[in-house]
Amino acid sequence: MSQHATEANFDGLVGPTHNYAGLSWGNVASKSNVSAVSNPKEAALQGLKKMKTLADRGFVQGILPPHERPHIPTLRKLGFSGSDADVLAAAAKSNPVLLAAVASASTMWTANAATVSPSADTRDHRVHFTPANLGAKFHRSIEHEVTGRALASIFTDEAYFAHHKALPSVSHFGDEGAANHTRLCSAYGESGVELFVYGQTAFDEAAPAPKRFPARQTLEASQAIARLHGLTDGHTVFAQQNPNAIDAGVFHNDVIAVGNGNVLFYHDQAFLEEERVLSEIRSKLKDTDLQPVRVSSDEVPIADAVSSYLFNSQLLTQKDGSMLLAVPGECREIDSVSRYLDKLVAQGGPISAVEVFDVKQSMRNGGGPACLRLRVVLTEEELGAMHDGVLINDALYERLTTWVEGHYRDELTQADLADPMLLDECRHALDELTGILGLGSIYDFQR
Ligand SMILES: NCCC[C@H](NC(=O)CCC(=O)O)C(=O)O
Repeated sequence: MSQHATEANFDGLVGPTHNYAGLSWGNVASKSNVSAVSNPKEAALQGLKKMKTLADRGFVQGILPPHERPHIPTLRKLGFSGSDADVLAAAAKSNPVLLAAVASASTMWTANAATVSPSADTRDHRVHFTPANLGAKFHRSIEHEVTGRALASIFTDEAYFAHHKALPSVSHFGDEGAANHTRLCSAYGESGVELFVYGQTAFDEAAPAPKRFPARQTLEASQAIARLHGLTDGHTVFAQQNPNAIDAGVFHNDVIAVGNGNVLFYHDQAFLEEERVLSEIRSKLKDTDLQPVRVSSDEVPIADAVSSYLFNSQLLTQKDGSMLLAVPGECREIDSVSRYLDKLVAQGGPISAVEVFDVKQSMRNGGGPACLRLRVVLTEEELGAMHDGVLINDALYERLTTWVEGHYRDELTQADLADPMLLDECRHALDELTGILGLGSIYDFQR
C-alpha cells in the first residue's frame, strides 16, 4: 500500500568550534586547508541561509544540532584528568592533533550522520535509522552516540520509527551513512531501490581496493544496514566505487554521484562496474525507467569534479515535478563544470534548473551542499508524528540566526581550541539550543 510521501532534508547546523585541522587523509580540501583560520559564525550563517532558501521554495527543511565540542568525556576516556580546564590544557600539551579531533565540528555533515530507509522499503513499514560509526576517522568516530540521541528525540514514536545502534566500530564494518546510499524510486511514497556504494570488501583481501587513500565504507557494513532495515534483495543494489576515484580524492560516493526519484546523476568514473550496476537498478526499479545523467571525463575531468564538488549537489524535486540542482559556488569558478551546467539545463533533460549556494566555509573542509544534509522520506502521518520543533520556518530561522550571532566567534585558530572559554561558550550555546529546538537533554554535559 503506497502513500503520498515527502523528502525532508535535515541539515547539520555548524557548531561553534568549526575549524580547519586537516584531519581527513583522502579528503583533498581538508588536507589543503590545514591550519587556515576559520570563521564559525560565517559557516553557521551560510548553512542557515541555504536551509532558509530551500524552505522558502517549499521544501521541507529540518535541522540537526551540533555536538558538544571539545568533547571532554572522550579525553577523560583517554586518561586526561582533573578539571575540564586541566583536561584541555593537558591534551593541548600532549597532542594538539588529538585535541583538534575532539574539537571538530564535523557533525555538520549530516549526510554521514546515518543511513535512513523510508517505510515504503522496509519489511515492518517503519522508517529505519542507523547512525554511521564513521570509524575511518577518529574525530568522526565519536559522533554516532549523540547523533542517535538526537534522531531518537526527533523521531520518537516507535509505531513509525525504528532506531538501530551504529555497527561495530572496526574497519571491517566502516560505515559512512547516507553519503554512500542513494534511493531511486518512481515517487517517494512508492517502494524504491536502495543503492549502497562501498569502497572495499573487508573479508576478501584479493578484491579490488584503492591504493593511495583509504576506502571508508565496506560491503559488509552496507549489507548489515540492509539486513537491519529489513530491505529485500529485490529492492537493494550493492555497487563498488571505482578505486581509482577514491585515489583521486572521492572519499564518499556523494562526491561523484547523486540520485533523486528515477534520476541518477553521476560521473563515468563513479562505479567499478557501471553497466552491471545500471542494469541491476533498471531490473529492480519496477514501476519506472531509470534516467541516467552521465557526465563523461572528457567533459568534466575527475579532478574538476572533485575540486568543484559538482556531484555533491542536492537534486531536489520541485512542485511541478522538474528537478533543481543546488550546487556549491565553486562549480561556477571552474570552466569545464560551469560550461557543463549551462549545457545540462539547456538540453531539456530532467534537471531543469541550477541554483548556486555559498557554503565556502564547509567546502574548505570537503563538505558541499549534499554533505550538509540528511534526507528522510516521510509520509504525511510520519511527518505529523515527528517532533516539528526542528523544522525551519521564518521564526525558527530568525531565532537561530540571532542565536549564532550572539554565541559564535568569527575567527578561530588551532591554538584557540585549548581555550577553556571556548568550551564554556559552546556548552552555554548548546544548552540554549536544545531549549530552542525542544530536544531535551541530549548532550553529555546536560546529563
Ligand atoms: N561529507 C563530507 C565530510 C567532510 C569531512 N571533513 C572533515 O572531517 C575535515 C575536518 C578537518 O580536517 O578539520 C570528512 O572528511 O569526513
